Amino acid sequence: MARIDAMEQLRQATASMADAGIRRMMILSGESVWSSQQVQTLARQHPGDWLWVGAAPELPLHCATSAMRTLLGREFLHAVFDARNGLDAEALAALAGTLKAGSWLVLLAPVWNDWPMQPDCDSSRWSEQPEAIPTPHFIAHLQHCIRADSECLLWQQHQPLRLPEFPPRPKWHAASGAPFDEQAAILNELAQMPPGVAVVTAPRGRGKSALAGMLLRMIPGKGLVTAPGKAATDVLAEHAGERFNFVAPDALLANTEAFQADWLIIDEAAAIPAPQLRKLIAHFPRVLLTTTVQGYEGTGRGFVLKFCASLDALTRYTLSTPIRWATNDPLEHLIDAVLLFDEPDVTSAPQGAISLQAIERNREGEPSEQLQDMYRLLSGAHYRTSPLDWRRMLDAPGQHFIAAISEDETIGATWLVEEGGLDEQLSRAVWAGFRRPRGNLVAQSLAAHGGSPLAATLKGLRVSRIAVHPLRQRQQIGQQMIALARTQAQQGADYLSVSFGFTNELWRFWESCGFVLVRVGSHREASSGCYTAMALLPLTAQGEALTRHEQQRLERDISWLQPWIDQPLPVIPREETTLNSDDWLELAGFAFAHRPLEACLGSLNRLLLSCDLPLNALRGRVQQRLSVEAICQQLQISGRKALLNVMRQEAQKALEKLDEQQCIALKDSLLQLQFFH
Ligand SMILES: CC(=O)SCCNC(=O)CCNC(=O)[C@H](O)C(C)(C)COP(=O)(O)OP(=O)(O)OC[C@H]1O[C@@H](n2cnc3c(N)ncnc32)[C@H](O)[C@@H]1OP(=O)(O)O
Ligand SMILES: Nc1ncnc2c1ncn2[C@@H]1O[C@H](COP(=O)(O)OP(=O)(O)OP(=O)(O)O)[C@@H](O)[C@H]1O
Repeated sequence: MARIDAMEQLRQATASMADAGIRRMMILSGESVWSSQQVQTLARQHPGDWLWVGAAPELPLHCATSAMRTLLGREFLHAVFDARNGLDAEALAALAGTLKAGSWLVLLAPVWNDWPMQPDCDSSRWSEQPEAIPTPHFIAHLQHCIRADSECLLWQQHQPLRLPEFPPRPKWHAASGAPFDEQAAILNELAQMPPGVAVVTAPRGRGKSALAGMLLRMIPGKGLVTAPGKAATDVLAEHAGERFNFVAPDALLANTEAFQADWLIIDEAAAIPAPQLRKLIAHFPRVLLTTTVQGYEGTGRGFVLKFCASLDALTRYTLSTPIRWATNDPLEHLIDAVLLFDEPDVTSAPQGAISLQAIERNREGEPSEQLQDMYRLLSGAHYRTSPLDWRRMLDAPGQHFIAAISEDETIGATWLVEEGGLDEQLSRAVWAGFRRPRGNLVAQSLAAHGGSPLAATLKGLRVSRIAVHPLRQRQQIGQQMIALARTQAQQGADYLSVSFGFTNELWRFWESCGFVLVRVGSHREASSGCYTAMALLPLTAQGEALTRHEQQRLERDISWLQPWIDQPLPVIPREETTLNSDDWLELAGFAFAHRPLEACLGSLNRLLLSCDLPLNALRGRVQQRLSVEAICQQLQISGRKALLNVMRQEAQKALEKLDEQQCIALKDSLLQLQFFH
């Protein structure tokens, strides 16, 4: 009888959620068989789409967590998120944004008390551990948010379903189709906009896509729409009516000349790589970009920080009133609390003296306020920070933090990660390109792209992220945090390291902290449009030797690297055209193992100068920098992989010709690494 009453109450609560235009989370915590049964009952009793998100779907409409991004821009009534074996926080946030007013987001969780110590499959994406690990800090934080939230529903197995007294809410009036005030004001300005670029950013469900559709309907000339996926443009199409004209980004980029229009609309623009966006923008007189600002990767924060900041004439607009649901929506509120989407106000900052603190994670229980503030600061400043980082900060092993505090407010944050310490054989195998275990970003890269086979055996502390409040920058706060990190690292690490998107300003900062530039990648990274750079600050004699070795290698190679990198680099070249023992080792690594071409450009150039064999593939690619396609066509090679093999064979021939004995000895020692597991 009690159960029937509860189910009836649930039906009534669902009806009043639809009336009030809100969504809520229901947590089903218990054994899998039990929660699966409840899902079937709920789906039967409450009509809706009932999208299942997770592996092993138990409902007809389903989506893998990894594919959740493809549903941005779609809308559903009710959904189930299966977190019984792991919780992908980005997918959970993405799902919450697609749910219509009146929806339940049913979160399936393990038994409540077991949850914190249960291994979480999602951890394999970010913990850099060979096996899934328990994530007690994040789960404690999530459980705390759930317990503290009187608007969500926690139903545990072996306990009756009890609905709290939800406070009454005003009736919600769904949008009528006419633009909201905020939308109307922006449309008004766009109608009169001179040639240029406008960007509309907002959290989920604020009417960005609808606004773009309305613009198309309103403009006198021709408008085109592009977006990462057509499936995500339903809302835009609905509001544009007959004026909707979609072209996929690839088609547009393949032949921009073929498409003429007065306006180009790029929906969910942040999911398109910056160089491609730049190309699209350059071709059309007026462009409207829309993007979501909420901290999952590929969404707008980085876009605003990096891409928009790089455009000269850009008008920015934001939308704040939710339209897909009512204001003060309980589900949005809970997700914001769990994933710290509520960003700090950066328009003011305490100006008093600062103190620095090393922050350690609580042994148990939920994370300190301080750690939460640090994450907010970092995610506001870094285009790549996502809920994955929040989870990593909380539960991955080997993380360290330094906060700069002024008048009880966190105004600076540094996040450091332990790296390296690989055993000798493994480090050599990484150097040769045979192995690439997870994690150890800089430590492994030093081996894989640098000139020291034992580089990954050293221990490093990598500055994973650093940020200072925008109103307190250039006051030596960043430098002081690094100085403290340096002092603290001295006990266990050979060097501090950093990997960053190279800009002159950032390099000046790292240089001022004492770092030495040791590597610059040869491709611009799609998401930031920058070259990846790595720098080291040695702490021990071994660290010093490694740093000098890599610095000298860069100086020796720079005149051959620079032509691949269209950004002047602050490295003084040393002209050396003869092969030395480091070159021989590296060339053998290319010829007989799997070292990538990009990591051997200097030594390959010196090899080509020292050898009079034709070596057409190598000369075409390395000396003349012809494209892979051009060489393949010229030499009738079937593709990228086959070309690499031909180049490796040419390098073998050249080494044999120069010194057969040395070549055989190096080949033997390299091939042994192949069998190391
Ligand atoms: C791994 C990573 O996190 S890489 C990304 C780094 N973080 C970011 O880009 C986030 C946004 N930026 C910031 O938060 C800050 O600007 C930081 C962390 C980069 C630097 O912190 P700050 O406290 O501002 O730097 P600090 O005052 O210690 O600078 C020391 C020196 O570095 C150099 N420097 C720092 N910023 C700049 C800049 N924007 N342009 C030129 N030089 C600079 C200067 O030489 C400066 O000394 P000076 O001011 O006496 O000339
Ligand atoms: N003025 C309006 N009148 C009627 N419906 C509207 C209006 N503006 C937006 N909507 C509807 O509100 C919902 C949310 O709008 P929209 O999809 O444009 O938001 P969004 O900010 O692009 O969301 P997301 O970030 O989730 O893609 C959609 O169903 C859309 O059709």
